[in-house]
Amino acid sequence: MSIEVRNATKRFGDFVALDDVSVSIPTGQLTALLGPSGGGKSTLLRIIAGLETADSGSVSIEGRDATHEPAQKRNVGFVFQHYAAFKHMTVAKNVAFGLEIRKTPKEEIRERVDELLRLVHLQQFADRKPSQLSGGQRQRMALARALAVRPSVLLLDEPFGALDAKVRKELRDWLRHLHDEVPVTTVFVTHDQEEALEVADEIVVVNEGRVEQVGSPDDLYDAPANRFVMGFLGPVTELSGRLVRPHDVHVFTEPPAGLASTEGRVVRALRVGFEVRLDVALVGVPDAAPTTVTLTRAESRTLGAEAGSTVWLRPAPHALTLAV
Ligand SMILES: Nc1ncnc2c1ncn2[C@@H]1O[C@H](COP(=O)(O)OP(=O)(O)OP(=O)(O)O)[C@@H](O)[C@H]1O
Repeated sequence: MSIEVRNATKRFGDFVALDDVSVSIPTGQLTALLGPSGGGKSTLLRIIAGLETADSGSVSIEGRDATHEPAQKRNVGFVFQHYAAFKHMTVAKNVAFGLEIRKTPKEEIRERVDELLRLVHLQQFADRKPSQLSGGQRQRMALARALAVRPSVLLLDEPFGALDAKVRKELRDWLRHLHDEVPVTTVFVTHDQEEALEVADEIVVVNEGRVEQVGSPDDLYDAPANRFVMGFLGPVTELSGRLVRPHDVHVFTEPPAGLASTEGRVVRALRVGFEVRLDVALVGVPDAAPTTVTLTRAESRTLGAEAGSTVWLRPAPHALTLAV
């Protein structure tokens, strides 16, 4: 394990931001700290970085007790959502900065900066100023700068959070490729479940100062430890006292023979891109929120259900369900 946090507790006044948190971050992997806003992800990351001190507990990095080490001794690279570049320096100079203050020989700096700019696809922008880059390019420069000094751990706090959806998605793919090429142990904070599922080898779900579950994207999606994790990793709906994913609900226009099902009436049929979403008010539970079902457009056409139709619902065979 590259990073071990043991029993970390952090309070801000009366507020408990982290409550006895223990996590192990494996070497060479991309680990996401995922959870809702205010859950404690950044606090945990900052404690690993040494930018914040836990009230109790310990942090070890690569087998070394780092609990009382200052940030600059921990050999970690850090990238924030809003990256503070040196505005008056060129992109190449920004990337070289950490090497220059370490008095690295000039030739070595030149080679390393070239290599990094190639890695982050910014070679042609080496002589520009940061203000002449797009937001996405600036974050790539920030990553190159953080990697320059060969950190043993790279910590990213919502690195793409300030960018628009399309650029975010591009940078996600790019980060995954970069990590495959340079497999430095990386921990990144995100509140975006899709980002975590797409990019991470391992996900630590953090909520209300506690770790809810740790696992691979598949583990978490297929076997969520509780309702919170299930609901956070994707849409869920309620059917007969159980939580189920909307695409895991089967819809029939007649009661399915020999199978238990719940009758309802479609109150809304909405096309959302390639999907059709049906909201179904169940018979006998008038005050409950409608059950949501998602179908492909082809399934929806075959079924022929529309607003006002009577339908019967049941969880698909092998669907994951959890008691409400
Ligand atoms: N320096 C501070 N002083 C007081 N409270 C703080 C401080 N830093 C964080 N908190 C509180 O601790 C809680 C956890 O914050 P943290 O930034 O770790 O959450 P997060 O999961 O990273 O959320 P976000 O995604 O919004 O950044 C929040 O309620 C926050 O208001």
